[in-house]
Amino acid sequence: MLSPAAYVGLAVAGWLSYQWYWFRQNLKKVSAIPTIGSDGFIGSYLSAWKYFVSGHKMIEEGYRKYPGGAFKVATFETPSRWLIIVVGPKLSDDIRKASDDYLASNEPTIDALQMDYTFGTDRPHTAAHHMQMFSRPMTRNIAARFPDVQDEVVNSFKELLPASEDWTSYTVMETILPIVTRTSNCFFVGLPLCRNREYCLTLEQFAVRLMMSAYAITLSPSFFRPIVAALTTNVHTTQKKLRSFLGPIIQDRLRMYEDSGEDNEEKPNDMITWLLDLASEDLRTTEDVVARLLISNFAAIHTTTISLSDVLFHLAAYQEYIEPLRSEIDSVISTYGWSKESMVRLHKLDSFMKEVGRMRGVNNVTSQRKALRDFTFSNGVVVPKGFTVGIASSAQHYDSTIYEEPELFNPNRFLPERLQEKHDGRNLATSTENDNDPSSQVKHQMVSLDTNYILFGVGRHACPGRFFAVNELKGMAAYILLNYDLKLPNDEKVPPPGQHFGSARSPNPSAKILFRKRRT
Ligand code: HEM
Repeated sequence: MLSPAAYVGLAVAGWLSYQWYWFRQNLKKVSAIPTIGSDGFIGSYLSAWKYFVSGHKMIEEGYRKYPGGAFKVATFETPSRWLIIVVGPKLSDDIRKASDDYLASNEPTIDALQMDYTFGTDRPHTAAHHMQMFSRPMTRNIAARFPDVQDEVVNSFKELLPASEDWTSYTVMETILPIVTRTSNCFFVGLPLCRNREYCLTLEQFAVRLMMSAYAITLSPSFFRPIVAALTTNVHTTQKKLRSFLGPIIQDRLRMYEDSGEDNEEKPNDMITWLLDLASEDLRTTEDVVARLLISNFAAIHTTTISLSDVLFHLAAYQEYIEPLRSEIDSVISTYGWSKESMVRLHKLDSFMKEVGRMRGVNNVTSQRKALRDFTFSNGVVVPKGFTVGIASSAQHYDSTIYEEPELFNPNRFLPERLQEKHDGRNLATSTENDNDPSSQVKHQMVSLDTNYILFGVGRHACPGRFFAVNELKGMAAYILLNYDLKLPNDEKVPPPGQHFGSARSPNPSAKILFRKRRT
């Protein structure tokens, strides 16, 4: 008869043997791809921790060592425990062109965010009608709704970042987050709900809690995950709260459909209508609309907050660019007013923001895809079924064969007239032929996709919210430039460094900027 301790010992030994066997089998499938860090059984576990705290450095190392190739890192973010990272625009283009049958875009998000736990298994499928909603009615209605959103930008800043005569210090991320939530929700659900602090707080806290919960679940052994999830996630309370705010509005909207038909011109022009219009009859429910609004907010508010915060840190550090930006904004707004058309014409501001996105951004590895069957890149690298692959976006944005003096912050880098010049053997100038046609001006602006510039990803799964995000960001940055002076504490001339968690990046959440009412 064995003692209880012996049973425990046997169970642990069995579990470790299984882990070792599984590890060896997995590693064999990707052994042709070089590793940054260790590929030993214990060593890779330590490397995965290293990737978690300083993944960007490992990515830079891989990018330098394997130009035009691929490398792998051990990570907790994927079920295979490996992330394959491709280097350079050619292989990024292979990802852009790959069909969903080979490389799935939603699976890495489901894995990294532990969505089965954090959103629940009955969440709306990522490839469902809300994806069409982003690229069709939402994007088409940016111009029509821009004035409302800009009004809310003004109201939010006045209330949450009041311009005082004296320099006042603000913690940037925590100040910007509620402003972004409110203005984004002005577009998504309109007034008065977008001004309801409890509604906005529910959305903000969900995203923060979800990220923490996803990390906690990812770092736990699989048999503990349901317990960790139960202790850390808040999706059910969040949805319940959101249903209490949104339920009456959605029910009113459904009554409107019943009474006056679907083509009723009086329907409010917001995300609730756009979702209901695209939904099949059985999905026209409060639960479904709430779940899709939650996913939309999750995708929108933190990415936009990070991006605006980075822009502000750069404006505060590089004061010499403020006046030229102000004079561009004055001249465009005095001719075209506060409109989407004006935002397209703010070339200097666009180039400034695009340069910030190049040097900072929200991801170190972008456009992650999971192979649903073996996928072969144009250079012969094979990603076996079940493994995740992504683009070394942050390292690529510092590649001197693509960007001249990549370490230099050059906010004029993406100005249309500069893009006339030959760059990397390609003439990128195609956008300025017709200065009166805003659509031709967009071609090389921040929203445009390019395998050299991967802030918003590549291909058909590139960010469908980027058109709204960039217009909103420009509206907010323009408002700040016209109404505030800003500077870094101690008149620092370098933006504060950001922080990295594996494949993700954000500014330092405690970094500050001093603001005062504009004096010049
Ligand atoms: C500056 C702000 C934003 C940044 C930097 C950003 C960045 C990204 C990136 C890198 C991706 C992955 C693309 C790929 O896999 O190739 C993505 C996907 C996505 N984004 Fe954004 N995003 C932003 C704002 C928004 C907003 C405002 C919305 C919605 C209103 C949104 C909705 C989405 C959705 C739904 C996807 C998934 C697309 C798919 O899988 O087909 N994003 N975003």
